Amino acid sequence: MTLLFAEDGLIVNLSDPEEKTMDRLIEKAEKQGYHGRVKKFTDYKQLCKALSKPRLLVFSLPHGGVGDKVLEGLMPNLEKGDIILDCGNEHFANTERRQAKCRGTNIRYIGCGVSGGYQAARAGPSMCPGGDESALRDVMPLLEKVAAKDKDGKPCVGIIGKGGAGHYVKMVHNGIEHGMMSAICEAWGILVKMGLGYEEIGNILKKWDSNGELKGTFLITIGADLSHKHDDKQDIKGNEHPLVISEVLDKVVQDVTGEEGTGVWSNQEAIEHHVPAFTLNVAHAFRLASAYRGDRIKANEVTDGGFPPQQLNIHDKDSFIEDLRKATYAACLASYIQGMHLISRADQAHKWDINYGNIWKIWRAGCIIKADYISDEILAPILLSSSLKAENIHLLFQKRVATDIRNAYPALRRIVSKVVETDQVAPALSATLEYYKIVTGTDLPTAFYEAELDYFGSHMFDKKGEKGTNGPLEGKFHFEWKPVRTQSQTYGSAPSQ
Ligand SMILES: NC(=O)C1=CN([C@@H]2O[C@H](COP(=O)(O)OP(=O)(O)OC[C@H]3O[C@@H](n4cnc5c(N)ncnc54)[C@H](OP(=O)(O)O)[C@@H]3O)[C@@H](O)[C@H]2O)C=CC1
Ligand SMILES: O=C(CO)[C@H](O)[C@H](O)COP(=O)(O)O
Repeated sequence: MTLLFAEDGLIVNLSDPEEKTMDRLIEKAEKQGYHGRVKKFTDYKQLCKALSKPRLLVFSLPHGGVGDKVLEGLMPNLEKGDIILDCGNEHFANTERRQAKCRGTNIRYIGCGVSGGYQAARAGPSMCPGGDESALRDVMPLLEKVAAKDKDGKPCVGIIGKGGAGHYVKMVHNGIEHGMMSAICEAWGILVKMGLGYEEIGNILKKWDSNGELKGTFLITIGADLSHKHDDKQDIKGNEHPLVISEVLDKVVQDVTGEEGTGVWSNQEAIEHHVPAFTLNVAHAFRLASAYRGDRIKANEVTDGGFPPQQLNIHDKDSFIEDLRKATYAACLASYIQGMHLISRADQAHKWDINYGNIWKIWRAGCIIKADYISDEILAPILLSSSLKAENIHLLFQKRVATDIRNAYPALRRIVSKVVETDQVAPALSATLEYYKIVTGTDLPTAFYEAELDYFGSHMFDKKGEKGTNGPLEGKFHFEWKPVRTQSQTYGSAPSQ
């Protein structure tokens, strides 16, 4: 981002604990022609003195304590009107705590999620700012300049809402990202078990990316690209120029190492706000299980080899692959439905006054969940509608979304049955099938669950056919399923003293 700001004509005063990191960056800036635009500072006082007023300080830090420490170090050197633009993946509650702390000295703290990875950070990321309205208005011209641009040349940035809304929406972006990544890697695993080569799979992904419901999906675009990349070194077996993907080990660890937090937080938030986020929850559990590779190896030994996916012998490969494409889309769509559901619930609870049209803008390009078809066909008509209200945003209730679910559902079911039959690994695809069944179902086995709850806990239930039983309200009936018995009636005799 330093180089991006320098490219756009800004003078960047840099501060990093590693002087070598700053030196390397300055060298890069010089090589790229931004002569004298990047300067290093090892001392906050000098750094703040050198900045023009009102000062703009951009954070790109690990979440949690580091941000607190940096803020504490900076605050004595800041003045009324200065702005902090926190571009890390910070927890929204930390953002709001810091906003409250800064308010006392009239320093303005913006929580601004940034997406697109390190390549987008250099070329222009998608940016998701929230917080103080005056500060946001002050920084918007700069953000519009540096942000990614969509296919119409519009910047992928917009004011999201009050308080921690920007960081919250970015957190949910990552939750959706995890649901989509899970579905896509599961589809990849199934294609591998069909006996297709990595590069053949890359070609299939390229087709998915060019047409239909997965058209212009960033994670499919990069999936197609990475499938063809060769290493210039030998692999462990001595093969020359192996495909890099053939060497990658099967573990995703950043939730466990604590390096990133968004996956954990978005699922905690879904539970906190009572949002059934099947695809996101299961995608997260899949990542967690994958992280502990050592445990998996041990359990594999204990279970005499575990339950490895069988080779798939598919007669009509083309129609199976088409089913797989639709199933993958169904899970990507479910991830969006669940993520948007969560945002609207949190928006109502926190009164953030979220601008949903701006979420559409921010997710249109430059970010990891960019998906052209979903953006153009699903989100635009809903999120850009002038009559939109937070309490009405549930994509699942939209006819346009329902049509796509109906179209994809049979393919999803066929894929999941094959998955079950042959032990393929497809947690997000399977959970998505359950999600669609359950959230559209009106005769669930939870009737029996409810009866058991009332049997042992007198938790009450409602009766079929009664009026006003649709909401999450406690039931009005209790049935005495079994009379309460004394200890001696239960165990024969009272215990001796
Ligand atoms: N990587 C990505 O694709 C994306 C990352 N993000 C978010 O952006 C933020 C930065 O990510 P990323 O660049 O990948 O992370 P890194 O860990 O690579 O960078 C973090 C930076 O913070 C510095 N730092 C660490 N501790 C301190 C401290 N006590 N005081 C001052 N600076 C400190 C590090 O310095 P040094 O290492 O030199 O000691 C480093 O320059 C994170 O919040 C991340 O979640 C958001 C979107 C995409
Ligand atoms: O925020 C991001 C993308 O949007 C970052 O790339 C982040 O590092 C991804 O990590 P995680 O999978 O843990 O969210």
